[in-house]
Amino acid sequence: MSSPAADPALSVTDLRKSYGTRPAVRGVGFTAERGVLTAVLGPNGAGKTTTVECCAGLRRADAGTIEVLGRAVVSGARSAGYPAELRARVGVMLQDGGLPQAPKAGAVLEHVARLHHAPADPSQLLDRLGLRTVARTSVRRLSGGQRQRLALAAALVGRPELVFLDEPSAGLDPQVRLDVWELLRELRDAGVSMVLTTHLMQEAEELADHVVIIDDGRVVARGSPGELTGPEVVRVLPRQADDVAAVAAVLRHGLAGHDRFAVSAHSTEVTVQSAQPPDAAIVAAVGTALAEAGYGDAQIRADRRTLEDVFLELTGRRLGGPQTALAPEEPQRREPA
Ligand SMILES: Nc1ncnc2c1ncn2[C@@H]1O[C@H](COP(=O)(O)OP(=O)(O)OP(=O)(O)O)[C@@H](O)[C@H]1O
Repeated sequence: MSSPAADPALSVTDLRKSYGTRPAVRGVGFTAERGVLTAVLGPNGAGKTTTVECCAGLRRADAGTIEVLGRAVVSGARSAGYPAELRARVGVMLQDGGLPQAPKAGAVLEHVARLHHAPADPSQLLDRLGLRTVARTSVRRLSGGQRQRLALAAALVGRPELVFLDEPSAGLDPQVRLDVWELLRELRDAGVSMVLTTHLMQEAEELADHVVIIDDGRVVARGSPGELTGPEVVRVLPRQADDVAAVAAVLRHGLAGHDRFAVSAHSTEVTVQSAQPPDAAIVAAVGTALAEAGYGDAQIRADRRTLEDVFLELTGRRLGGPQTALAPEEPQRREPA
Protein backbone atom coordinates (compact mmCIF):
# COMPACT_ATOMS: atom_id res chain seq x y z
CA MET A 1 0.00 0.00 0.00
CA SER A 2 1.30 3.46 -0.81
CA SER A 3 1.96 5.83 2.07
CA PRO A 4 -0.65 8.57 2.52
CA ALA A 5 1.96 11.26 1.76
CA ALA A 6 2.50 9.72 -1.69
CA ASP A 7 -1.20 9.99 -2.56
CA PRO A 8 -2.29 12.89 -4.71
CA ALA A 9 -4.29 15.67 -3.09
CA LEU A 10 -7.26 14.71 -5.25
CA SER A 11 -7.98 11.88 -7.58
CA VAL A 12 -11.18 11.82 -9.64
CA THR A 13 -12.17 8.90 -11.86
CA ASP A 14 -15.11 8.74 -14.26
CA LEU A 15 -17.21 11.22 -12.31
CA ARG A 16 -20.78 11.55 -13.55
CA LYS A 17 -23.58 13.81 -12.47
CA SER A 18 -26.90 14.71 -14.09
CA TYR A 19 -29.54 17.21 -13.04
CA GLY A 20 -32.75 15.42 -13.89
CA THR A 21 -32.14 13.99 -17.34
CA ARG A 22 -29.52 16.58 -18.25
CA PRO A 23 -25.92 15.39 -17.83
CA ALA A 24 -23.65 18.10 -16.36
CA VAL A 25 -20.55 15.95 -15.78
CA ARG A 26 -20.00 13.01 -18.15
CA GLY A 27 -17.06 10.97 -16.94
CA VAL A 28 -14.54 13.49 -15.66
CA GLY A 29 -11.18 12.14 -14.49
CA PHE A 30 -8.07 13.95 -13.34
CA THR A 31 -5.49 14.07 -10.60
CA ALA A 32 -4.35 17.07 -8.58
CA GLU A 33 -0.92 16.51 -7.09
CA ARG A 34 0.04 17.77 -3.67
CA GLY A 35 1.59 21.19 -3.27
CA VAL A 36 0.59 22.41 -6.70
CA LEU A 37 -2.22 24.52 -8.07
CA THR A 38 -4.48 22.65 -10.45
CA ALA A 39 -6.83 24.78 -12.54
CA VAL A 40 -10.04 23.28 -13.89
CA LEU A 41 -10.57 25.55 -16.89
CA GLY A 42 -13.66 25.68 -19.05
CA PRO A 43 -16.45 27.90 -20.32
CA ASN A 44 -19.65 28.65 -18.44
CA GLY A 45 -21.74 25.55 -18.00
CA ALA A 46 -18.86 23.14 -18.65
CA GLY A 47 -19.43 21.34 -15.35
CA LYS A 48 -16.66 22.89 -13.25
CA THR A 49 -18.77 23.84 -10.25
CA THR A 50 -20.57 20.51 -10.25
CA THR A 51 -17.22 18.69 -10.33
CA VAL A 52 -15.76 20.72 -7.49
CA GLU A 53 -18.90 20.47 -5.38
CA CYS A 54 -18.85 16.68 -5.74
CA CYS A 55 -15.16 16.62 -4.81
CA ALA A 56 -15.73 18.86 -1.81
CA GLY A 57 -18.45 16.52 -0.56
CA LEU A 58 -21.18 19.10 -1.12
CA ARG A 59 -23.02 17.39 -3.95
CA ARG A 60 -23.81 13.73 -4.47
CA ALA A 61 -22.30 12.23 -7.61
CA ASP A 62 -24.20 9.71 -9.73
CA ALA A 63 -21.11 7.61 -10.40
CA GLY A 64 -17.34 7.65 -10.23
CA THR A 65 -14.69 7.68 -7.56
CA ILE A 66 -13.16 10.59 -5.69
CA GLU A 67 -10.22 10.35 -3.33
CA VAL A 68 -9.25 13.36 -1.24
CA LEU A 69 -5.87 13.39 0.53
CA GLY A 70 -5.72 9.64 0.12
CA ARG A 71 -9.23 8.88 1.41
CA ALA A 72 -12.11 7.68 -0.73
CA VAL A 73 -15.04 10.05 -0.32
CA VAL A 74 -17.08 8.87 -3.28
CA SER A 75 -17.19 5.40 -4.70
CA GLY A 76 -19.72 4.62 -7.39
CA ALA A 77 -22.89 6.47 -6.50
CA ARG A 78 -22.13 5.88 -2.84
CA SER A 79 -20.82 8.89 -0.95
CA ALA A 80 -18.62 8.07 2.00
CA GLY A 81 -18.98 11.72 3.02
CA TYR A 82 -16.19 13.68 4.60
CA PRO A 83 -15.23 12.47 8.05
CA ALA A 84 -14.63 15.38 10.47
CA GLU A 85 -10.89 14.72 10.46
CA LEU A 86 -10.74 15.15 6.68
CA ARG A 87 -13.15 18.10 6.63
CA ALA A 88 -10.74 19.98 8.92
CA ARG A 89 -7.91 19.52 6.40
CA VAL A 90 -9.83 20.84 3.41
CA GLY A 91 -10.92 24.42 2.68
CA VAL A 92 -13.74 25.23 0.30
CA MET A 93 -14.68 28.49 -1.35
CA LEU A 94 -17.87 28.34 -3.35
CA GLN A 95 -19.10 30.79 -5.95
CA ASP A 96 -22.03 31.98 -3.88
CA GLY A 97 -19.81 32.19 -0.80
CA GLY A 98 -22.17 30.18 1.40
CA LEU A 99 -21.72 32.81 4.13
CA PRO A 100 -24.30 33.82 6.72
CA GLN A 101 -25.63 37.28 5.84
CA ALA A 102 -26.44 38.95 9.17
CA PRO A 103 -23.15 38.76 11.14
CA LYS A 104 -20.28 41.14 10.64
CA ALA A 105 -17.49 40.10 8.29
CA GLY A 106 -14.83 39.94 11.02
CA ALA A 107 -17.09 37.93 13.33
CA VAL A 108 -17.79 35.39 10.59
CA LEU A 109 -14.10 34.83 10.06
CA GLU A 110 -13.38 34.56 13.77
CA HIS A 111 -16.20 32.06 14.11
CA VAL A 112 -14.82 29.91 11.30
CA ALA A 113 -11.33 30.17 12.83
CA ARG A 114 -12.63 28.86 16.15
CA LEU A 115 -13.86 25.70 14.42
CA HIS A 116 -10.27 24.80 13.61
CA HIS A 117 -7.53 23.38 15.71
CA ALA A 118 -4.66 25.68 14.70
CA PRO A 119 -6.17 28.47 12.61
CA ALA A 120 -4.40 31.34 10.92
CA ASP A 121 -4.85 34.78 12.51
CA PRO A 122 -8.20 36.11 11.20
CA SER A 123 -7.16 39.73 11.51
CA GLN A 124 -4.03 39.12 9.45
CA LEU A 125 -6.15 37.47 6.76
CA LEU A 126 -8.56 40.42 6.78
CA ASP A 127 -5.62 42.76 6.29
CA ARG A 128 -4.13 40.61 3.60
CA LEU A 129 -7.37 40.52 1.64
CA GLY A 130 -8.10 44.23 2.06
CA LEU A 131 -11.09 43.63 4.33
CA ARG A 132 -9.91 45.47 7.44
CA THR A 133 -12.17 48.45 6.80
CA VAL A 134 -15.26 46.26 6.47
CA ALA A 135 -14.58 43.94 9.41
CA ARG A 136 -17.51 45.52 11.27
CA THR A 137 -19.85 45.52 8.27
CA SER A 138 -22.49 42.84 8.02
CA VAL A 139 -21.94 40.32 5.25
CA ARG A 140 -25.11 41.35 3.44
CA ARG A 141 -23.79 44.92 3.11
CA LEU A 142 -20.49 43.87 1.57
CA SER A 143 -19.91 44.37 -2.14
CA GLY A 144 -19.77 41.26 -4.30
CA GLY A 145 -15.97 41.43 -4.43
CA GLN A 146 -15.66 41.86 -0.66
CA ARG A 147 -17.95 38.90 -0.06
CA GLN A 148 -15.84 36.92 -2.48
CA ARG A 149 -12.69 37.76 -0.53
CA LEU A 150 -14.36 36.96 2.78
CA ALA A 151 -15.33 33.55 1.40
CA LEU A 152 -11.71 33.06 0.38
CA ALA A 153 -10.53 34.06 3.85
CA ALA A 154 -13.01 31.60 5.39
CA ALA A 155 -11.68 28.82 3.15
CA LEU A 156 -8.10 29.57 4.20
CA VAL A 157 -8.36 30.43 7.89
CA GLY A 158 -8.19 26.79 9.00
CA ARG A 159 -4.77 26.39 7.31
CA PRO A 160 -6.08 23.64 5.03
CA GLU A 161 -3.82 21.17 3.22
CA LEU A 162 -6.13 21.24 0.21
CA VAL A 163 -8.33 24.12 -0.91
CA PHE A 164 -11.13 24.01 -3.48
CA LEU A 165 -11.70 27.43 -5.00
CA ASP A 166 -14.66 27.88 -7.33
CA GLU A 167 -13.97 30.91 -9.56
CA PRO A 168 -12.10 32.74 -6.77
CA SER A 169 -11.47 35.93 -8.70
CA ALA A 170 -14.84 36.26 -10.44
CA GLY A 171 -16.13 39.80 -9.98
CA LEU A 172 -12.92 41.16 -8.48
CA ASP A 173 -11.44 44.33 -9.86
CA PRO A 174 -8.07 43.90 -11.58
CA GLN A 175 -5.84 45.08 -8.70
CA VAL A 176 -7.65 42.94 -6.13
CA ARG A 177 -7.45 40.01 -8.50
CA LEU A 178 -3.67 40.42 -8.66
CA ASP A 179 -3.53 40.53 -4.84
CA VAL A 180 -5.55 37.32 -4.63
CA TRP A 181 -3.29 35.64 -7.19
CA GLU A 182 -0.26 36.67 -5.14
CA LEU A 183 -1.76 35.14 -2.01
CA LEU A 184 -2.57 31.90 -3.85
CA ARG A 185 1.00 31.71 -5.16
CA GLU A 186 2.34 32.14 -1.64
CA LEU A 187 0.07 29.38 -0.35
CA ARG A 188 1.22 27.08 -3.13
CA ASP A 189 4.84 27.90 -2.34
CA ALA A 190 4.09 27.02 1.28
CA GLY A 191 2.95 23.56 0.10
CA VAL A 192 -0.84 24.00 0.09
CA SER A 193 -2.58 21.98 -2.63
CA MET A 194 -5.18 23.93 -4.56
CA VAL A 195 -7.87 23.02 -7.05
CA LEU A 196 -9.30 26.13 -8.66
CA THR A 197 -12.02 26.45 -11.25
CA THR A 198 -11.93 29.29 -13.71
CA HIS A 199 -13.16 30.33 -17.10
CA LEU A 200 -10.36 32.91 -17.26
CA MET A 201 -7.60 31.69 -19.50
CA GLN A 202 -5.22 34.26 -18.03
CA GLU A 203 -5.90 33.05 -14.49
CA ALA A 204 -4.97 29.49 -15.46
CA GLU A 205 -1.87 30.66 -17.34
CA GLU A 206 -0.72 32.87 -14.49
CA LEU A 207 -1.34 30.51 -11.62
CA ALA A 208 -1.65 26.90 -12.61
CA ASP A 209 1.01 24.23 -12.45
CA HIS A 210 -1.45 21.80 -13.97
CA VAL A 211 -4.50 22.58 -16.10
CA VAL A 212 -7.52 20.36 -16.71
CA ILE A 213 -9.61 21.75 -19.56
CA ILE A 214 -13.22 20.70 -19.46
CA ASP A 215 -15.98 21.30 -21.94
CA ASP A 216 -19.53 20.03 -21.95
CA GLY A 217 -18.93 17.83 -18.91
CA ARG A 218 -15.81 16.12 -20.26
CA VAL A 219 -12.07 16.57 -19.87
CA VAL A 220 -10.72 17.56 -23.29
CA ALA A 221 -7.08 18.10 -22.32
CA ARG A 222 -4.81 18.22 -19.32
CA GLY A 223 -1.19 19.01 -18.61
CA SER A 224 1.03 21.84 -17.50
CA PRO A 225 0.38 25.13 -19.30
CA GLY A 226 3.67 24.57 -21.16
CA GLU A 227 2.67 21.04 -22.22
CA LEU A 228 -0.73 22.22 -23.40
CA THR A 229 0.48 25.22 -25.34
CA GLY A 230 3.28 23.16 -26.85
CA PRO A 231 6.86 24.08 -27.56
CA GLU A 232 7.50 27.77 -27.88
CA VAL A 233 9.05 28.99 -31.06
CA VAL A 234 11.38 31.91 -31.67
CA ARG A 235 11.46 32.71 -35.39
CA VAL A 236 14.51 34.37 -36.90
CA LEU A 237 14.20 35.80 -40.40
CA PRO A 238 17.59 36.77 -41.84
CA ARG A 239 17.57 39.75 -44.15
CA GLN A 240 18.84 37.52 -46.96
CA ALA A 241 17.25 34.08 -47.38
CA ASP A 242 20.73 32.86 -48.43
CA ASP A 243 21.90 33.47 -44.87
CA VAL A 244 19.53 30.91 -43.33
CA ALA A 245 22.15 28.14 -43.04
CA ALA A 246 24.78 30.51 -41.65
CA VAL A 247 22.35 32.00 -39.11
CA ALA A 248 21.30 28.52 -38.01
CA ALA A 249 24.96 27.64 -37.44
CA VAL A 250 25.50 30.84 -35.46
CA LEU A 251 22.53 30.07 -33.24
CA ARG A 252 23.51 26.44 -32.71
CA HIS A 253 26.90 27.66 -31.57
CA GLY A 254 25.61 30.68 -29.61
CA LEU A 255 22.92 28.72 -27.75
CA ALA A 256 25.07 25.66 -27.15
CA GLY A 257 25.00 26.29 -23.40
CA HIS A 258 21.20 26.11 -23.39
CA ASP A 259 20.47 22.44 -23.96
CA ARG A 260 16.70 22.89 -24.11
CA PHE A 261 16.78 24.56 -27.52
CA ALA A 262 16.40 22.95 -30.93
CA VAL A 263 17.56 25.12 -33.84
CA SER A 264 16.14 24.27 -37.28
CA ALA A 265 16.81 25.90 -40.65
CA HIS A 266 13.86 26.33 -43.04
CA SER A 267 13.65 27.97 -46.48
CA THR A 268 13.43 31.57 -45.29
CA GLU A 269 13.72 31.38 -41.52
CA VAL A 270 15.42 29.68 -38.62
CA THR A 271 13.30 28.48 -35.73
CA VAL A 272 14.45 27.98 -32.18
CA GLN A 273 12.15 25.70 -30.25
CA SER A 274 12.19 25.72 -26.52
CA ALA A 275 10.50 23.59 -23.91
CA GLN A 276 9.87 26.78 -21.95
CA PRO A 277 8.37 30.15 -22.87
CA PRO A 278 10.73 32.33 -24.89
CA ASP A 279 11.03 34.87 -22.15
CA ALA A 280 13.04 38.04 -22.60
CA ALA A 281 16.26 36.24 -21.64
CA ILE A 282 15.93 33.67 -24.40
CA VAL A 283 15.02 36.21 -27.03
CA ALA A 284 17.92 38.33 -25.77
CA ALA A 285 20.31 35.35 -26.08
CA VAL A 286 19.22 34.87 -29.70
CA GLY A 287 19.66 38.61 -30.35
CA THR A 288 23.14 38.68 -28.81
CA ALA A 289 24.34 35.63 -30.75
CA LEU A 290 23.08 37.17 -34.01
CA ALA A 291 24.56 40.62 -33.32
CA GLU A 292 27.96 39.17 -32.43
CA ALA A 293 28.03 37.25 -35.72
CA GLY A 294 27.02 40.29 -37.77
CA TYR A 295 23.37 39.29 -38.29
CA GLY A 296 21.93 41.97 -36.02
CA ASP A 297 19.52 43.06 -38.74
CA ALA A 298 17.63 39.74 -38.72
CA GLN A 299 14.02 39.88 -37.52
CA ILE A 300 13.29 38.00 -34.29
CA ARG A 301 9.74 36.99 -33.37
CA ALA A 302 8.54 34.94 -30.40
CA ASP A 303 5.38 32.94 -31.14
CA ARG A 304 3.35 32.11 -28.12
CA ARG A 305 0.23 29.94 -28.18
CA THR A 306 -2.21 30.54 -25.38
CA LEU A 307 -4.61 28.24 -23.56
CA GLU A 308 -7.34 30.10 -25.44
CA ASP A 309 -5.76 28.89 -28.70
CA VAL A 310 -5.64 25.35 -27.32
CA PHE A 311 -9.30 25.48 -26.31
CA LEU A 312 -10.28 26.84 -29.71
CA GLU A 313 -8.38 24.06 -31.48
CA LEU A 314 -9.99 21.39 -29.32
CA THR A 315 -13.58 22.60 -29.40
CA GLY A 316 -13.92 25.11 -32.24
CA ARG A 317 -15.13 27.66 -29.71
CA ARG A 318 -13.61 30.40 -27.63
CA LEU A 319 -13.42 30.01 -23.89
CA GLY A 320 -15.00 33.27 -22.92
CA GLY A 321 -17.01 34.32 -25.90
CA PRO A 322 -20.03 33.15 -27.80
CA GLN A 323 -19.82 30.22 -30.14
CA THR A 324 -17.68 31.03 -33.14
CA ALA A 325 -18.18 29.84 -36.68
CA LEU A 326 -14.71 28.31 -36.70
CA ALA A 327 -14.58 24.61 -37.39
CA PRO A 328 -12.51 22.62 -34.91
CA GLU A 329 -9.06 21.78 -36.14
CA GLU A 330 -7.59 18.34 -35.73
CA PRO A 331 -7.69 17.87 -31.96
CA GLN A 332 -4.35 17.74 -30.15
CA ARG A 333 -3.61 15.96 -26.90
CA ARG A 334 -7.24 14.95 -26.60
CA GLU A 335 -7.91 12.67 -23.67
CA PRO A 336 -8.67 9.07 -24.51
CA ALA A 337 -12.44 8.56 -24.59
N1 LIG B 1 -28.61 22.80 -9.45
C1 LIG B 1 -28.72 22.63 -10.76
N2 LIG B 1 -29.88 22.20 -11.32
C2 LIG B 1 -29.99 22.00 -12.65
N3 LIG B 1 -28.98 22.20 -13.52
C3 LIG B 1 -27.82 22.62 -13.03
C4 LIG B 1 -27.62 22.86 -11.64
N4 LIG B 1 -26.35 23.27 -11.45
C5 LIG B 1 -25.78 23.29 -12.69
N5 LIG B 1 -26.66 22.90 -13.62
C6 LIG B 1 -26.37 22.77 -15.07
O1 LIG B 1 -25.31 21.87 -15.20
C7 LIG B 1 -24.40 22.31 -16.20
C8 LIG B 1 -23.01 22.49 -15.58
O2 LIG B 1 -23.09 23.55 -14.62
P1 LIG B 1 -21.87 23.96 -13.70
O3 LIG B 1 -22.34 25.08 -12.83
O4 LIG B 1 -21.32 22.75 -13.06
O5 LIG B 1 -20.84 24.49 -14.78
P2 LIG B 1 -19.68 25.53 -14.63
O6 LIG B 1 -18.63 25.10 -15.59
O7 LIG B 1 -19.28 25.68 -13.22
O8 LIG B 1 -20.34 26.87 -15.14
P3 LIG B 1 -20.25 28.34 -14.52
O9 LIG B 1 -18.87 28.82 -14.80
O10 LIG B 1 -21.28 29.09 -15.32
O11 LIG B 1 -20.59 28.22 -13.08
C9 LIG B 1 -24.96 23.58 -16.76
O12 LIG B 1 -25.71 23.25 -17.91
C10 LIG B 1 -25.89 24.08 -15.67
O13 LIG B 1 -26.95 24.82 -16.22
